[in-house]
Amino acid sequence: MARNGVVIVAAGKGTRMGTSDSKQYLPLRGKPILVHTLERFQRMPQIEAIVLVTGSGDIERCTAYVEQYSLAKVVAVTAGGDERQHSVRIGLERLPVGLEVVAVHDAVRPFVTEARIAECLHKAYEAGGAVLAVPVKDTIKVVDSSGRIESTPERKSLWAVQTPQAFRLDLLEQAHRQAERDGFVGTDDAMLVERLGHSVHVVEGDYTNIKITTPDDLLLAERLLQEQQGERDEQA
Ligand SMILES: Nc1ccn([C@@H]2O[C@H](COP(=O)(O)OP(=O)(O)OP(=O)(O)O)[C@@H](O)[C@H]2O)c(=O)n1
Ligand SMILES: C[C@](O)(CO)[C@H](O)COP(=O)(O)O
Repeated sequence: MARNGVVIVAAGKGTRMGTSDSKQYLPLRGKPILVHTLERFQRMPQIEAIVLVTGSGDIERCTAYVEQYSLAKVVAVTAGGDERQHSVRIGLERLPVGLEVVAVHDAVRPFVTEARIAECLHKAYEAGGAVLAVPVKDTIKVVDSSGRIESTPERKSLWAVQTPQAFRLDLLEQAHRQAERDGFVGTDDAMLVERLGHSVHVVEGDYTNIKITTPDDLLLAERLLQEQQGERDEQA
């Protein structure tokens, strides 16, 4: 089995959620969203180490969560950067030596399953890079600044990309270094690897692996958690 680590990015401000507290700390059935996410990775035997990247003012709070919820695989809690990409780069630098594959995961995606994470890690070990994604259901349009539709990409080739995004560690480190040299900022890590000319593969995920971004996502999140906990009770 490859030696895997994960960087959980939780240093965003949650502007679109519109809450005073950053969305990653909002409670879902009494537990912060961030903790639900961390517990998924903590439970996986394939994961050796977790690096948590948070807001500079949240380090103490997150360190307390690590203690309270016995998240023993969290090896570092560190302050992130102004952009998600910068937070990832900072997290990579805190990983322990000797890991082969790293997954980068949004703290606000608490519903990813351990099976999908494992598939993504395995594909990344085999092929260098892999991302969870789902086929797009809606028709997507390219629209100009005036609101006029410019084109309609063929839907069957479009996928909505999620996280985790997993890569051989040396490849992702190289991609971040190159992006920094070029002053390039992307919206996900795969973009940085793609621009090196290295292939990245899609691993089909689940539509339930939502990124909690706006208030309506919280309603869905409560329902999803109830269903997943119901499934776990049935399996127990
Ligand atoms: N500088 C940043 C920006 C985002 N993130 C993290 O990246 C994930 C996905 O980002 P997003 O959903 O956009 O979170 P926010 O940036 O907080 O949301 P918003 O854009 O509404 O402010 C989140 O877990 C967020 O905490 C981060 O670690 N560092
Ligand atoms: C990485 C990501 O979750 C893939 O869909 C997404 O790009 C993050 O974007 P955000 O604006 O930082 O939420």
